[in-house]
Amino acid sequence: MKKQPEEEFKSEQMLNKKLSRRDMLRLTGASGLGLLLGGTGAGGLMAARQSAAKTPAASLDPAADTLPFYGAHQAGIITPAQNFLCFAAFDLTTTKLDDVKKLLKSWTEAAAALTSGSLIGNVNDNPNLPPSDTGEADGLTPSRCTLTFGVGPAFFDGRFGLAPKRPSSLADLPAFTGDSLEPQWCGGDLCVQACADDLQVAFHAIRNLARIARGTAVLRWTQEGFQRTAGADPKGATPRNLLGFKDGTGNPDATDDAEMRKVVWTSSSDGPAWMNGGTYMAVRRVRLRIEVWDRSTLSDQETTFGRHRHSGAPIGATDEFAELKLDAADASGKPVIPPDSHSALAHGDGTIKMLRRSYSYSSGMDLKTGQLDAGLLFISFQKDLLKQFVSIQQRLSKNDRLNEYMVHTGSAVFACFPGVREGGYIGEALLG
Ligand SMILES: C=CC1=C(C)c2cc3[nH]c(cc4nc(cc5[nH]c(cc1n2)c(C)c5CCC(=O)O)C(CCC(=O)O)=C4C)c(C)c3C=C
Ligand SMILES: [Fe+2]
Repeated sequence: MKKQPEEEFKSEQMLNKKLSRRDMLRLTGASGLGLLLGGTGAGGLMAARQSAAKTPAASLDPAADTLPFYGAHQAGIITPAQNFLCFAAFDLTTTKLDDVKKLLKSWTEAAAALTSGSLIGNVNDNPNLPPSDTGEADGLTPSRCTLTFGVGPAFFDGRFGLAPKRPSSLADLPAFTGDSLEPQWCGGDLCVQACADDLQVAFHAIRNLARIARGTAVLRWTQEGFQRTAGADPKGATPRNLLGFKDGTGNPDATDDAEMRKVVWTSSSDGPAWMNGGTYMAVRRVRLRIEVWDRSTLSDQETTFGRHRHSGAPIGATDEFAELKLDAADASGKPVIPPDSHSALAHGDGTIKMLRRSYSYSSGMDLKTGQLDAGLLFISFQKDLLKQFVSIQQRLSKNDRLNEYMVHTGSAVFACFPGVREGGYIGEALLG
């Protein structure tokens, strides 16, 4: 019997629950895509991408390798982070709402295929036509691929008559102290976050979604990201960012439904009904000054984060998950954890939380300086951008010791739709 969306969501949760809290904390990660696109849209039947006979990876447990696309919430938010990310922001080139609806319907059909390991469309064996799927994921497993869709503030400008439906907290972020934003890494009418345990699978998803969008939307900016793979870290410890520190330790527990309702998922009291079960995403492309960091002492590095590098524990403690005791002082009365350390400032009094799901990126080098363009594609999910992301970033941007070692070069926010029911489409509650 077919599973109902809620049941499917529960089975994703069950899959998640097989993991320990520590595994779940791998959600966070520490985070580059130029795409050449062309071709036609997709639709119709889907062909199986994997054949058991041809694919050695078919011996993997298929249930563990496939995450449900349909459900009460979109996947890729509380889902334990996959190894790779391809993030894409799109601009709409149409002014017709009907075209946008058609696009989201086509994307829904394609996303169901992409996340289940099927070829997109039904024109994949006609020698006289361009194939409907670009083919580079043919024979690959779904690789826990998730696709998460959202709309930016610009979606609600005058073009589609949707201004009255804009959630009040969905607005471009205010300027923060030290921002050095470059327009090529900012904004977007729509976003797609593709995550998978295989970069080719994630790339294939974005490439095909962009191809389907042709004539309706174009890519605005993209960024690939990575974490360590399960092969390199079989124990599944908290991933380290490019500064060498465990990143994700202080995340709320994504397996705790009540906590996720408090921190991540929007409900009827939080804004427009079309967002019930959705969440807001903040994305910041943060370039790390790794050459400067690499010249700083271990002690400076640890006081910058307020944590020990090796264990990830708060300074003065040995357990990674020990409580951050911000009032602890040494014999001379000096705080053990510097109040201007990143962890202390981000934690504050512990009442404002967000779910971070970031990825490291490495995008070649700056030809003028010879320095690496590498850093973090910071991604967080929260039910209220102003109360959560903005209030913490305002604190950080003014005083964070980490500011010496980083520069924010990109910024975007998106309203991530609630989950899609089988037979429905992405954004249906908004577009009807
Ligand atoms: C506005 C939100 C945040 C931005 C931007 C941000 C950038 C950023 N963070 C790291 C590395 C670490 N962050 C850590 C903790 C942490 N960071 C934020 C928020 C932002 N970080 C929060 C809410 C927290 C948790 C605080 C808490 O309650 O404990 C840590 C410590 C380990 C951990 O808890 O994950 C690291 C390391 C980088 C490198 C970075 C920008 C490049
Ligand atoms: Fe942080």
